[in-house]
Amino acid sequence: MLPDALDCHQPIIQLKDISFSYRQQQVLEGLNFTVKERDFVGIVGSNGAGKTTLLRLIVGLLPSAHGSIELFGEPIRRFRDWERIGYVPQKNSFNPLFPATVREVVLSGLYNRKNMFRRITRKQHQQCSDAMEVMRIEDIAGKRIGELSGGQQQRVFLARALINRPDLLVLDEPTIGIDAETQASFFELITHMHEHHDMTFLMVTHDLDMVRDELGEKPVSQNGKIQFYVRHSHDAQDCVEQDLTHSLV
Ligand SMILES: Nc1ncnc2c1ncn2[C@@H]1O[C@H](COP(=O)(O)OP(=O)(O)OP(=O)(O)O)[C@@H](O)[C@H]1O
Repeated sequence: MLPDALDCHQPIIQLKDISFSYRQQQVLEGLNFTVKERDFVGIVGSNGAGKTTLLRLIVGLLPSAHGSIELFGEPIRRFRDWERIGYVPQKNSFNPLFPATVREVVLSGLYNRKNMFRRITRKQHQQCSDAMEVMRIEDIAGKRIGELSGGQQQRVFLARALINRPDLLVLDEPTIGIDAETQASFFELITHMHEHHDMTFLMVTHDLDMVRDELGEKPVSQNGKIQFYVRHSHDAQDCVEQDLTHSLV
């Protein structure tokens, strides 16, 4: 790993002195944390510690907190590039009668605050196929989402979050309610994505064993009941490659 001064990785999320309350209940207080490019961050903490609240603040689903949040170097109130962030919320589950197919659910990831009613282009259909291929769900593309197992549904939600090819993937308890074997293959899949695609991961989980195995024994930071575990990709090779690319253009 590189010393900070030589590290070429840019901050993706910067949280400075974040506090947040729901009415009278203070949930977060004085939280500071930075996520850099290609980090894999695991957030762990007891029930009600404020983990989901923190993710919802970061993806812009809660009104601003006290303190400062910057995304890709921009204050969150000015940030518009939401396609750069994929978000898989907690406990996604569909009624078995819900009429959408897997493909339709994945395609719905294209719609955001900007392009609600646009037609889907050929390129976007290709992006959909690519996301389904990464998540290995092409063979169930025509199935109704409600008919799938919990593990299959989770893959669909991940594909939905991946369709815009985000730089940052935010996952809230992605394996809750999934059996141990499916959980293991799910973690293998996202670890593979972290290693082979240029992505940054921020994941809330209760799976402390997985966190310790994948991200290290000890948290790098703690705020109240929330702990942050990190695997950096801040290796010298990344920075050398970036340097070479810059000197070639
Ligand atoms: N919309 C809301 N309105 C009021 N209080 C809320 C709201 N959402 C969460 N809370 C409260 O804020 C606290 C933190 O909730 P949050 O969901 O962020 O915790 P968490 O760490 O993700 O918990 P869990 O591990 O159980 O998912 C809890 O006490 C919760 O009851």
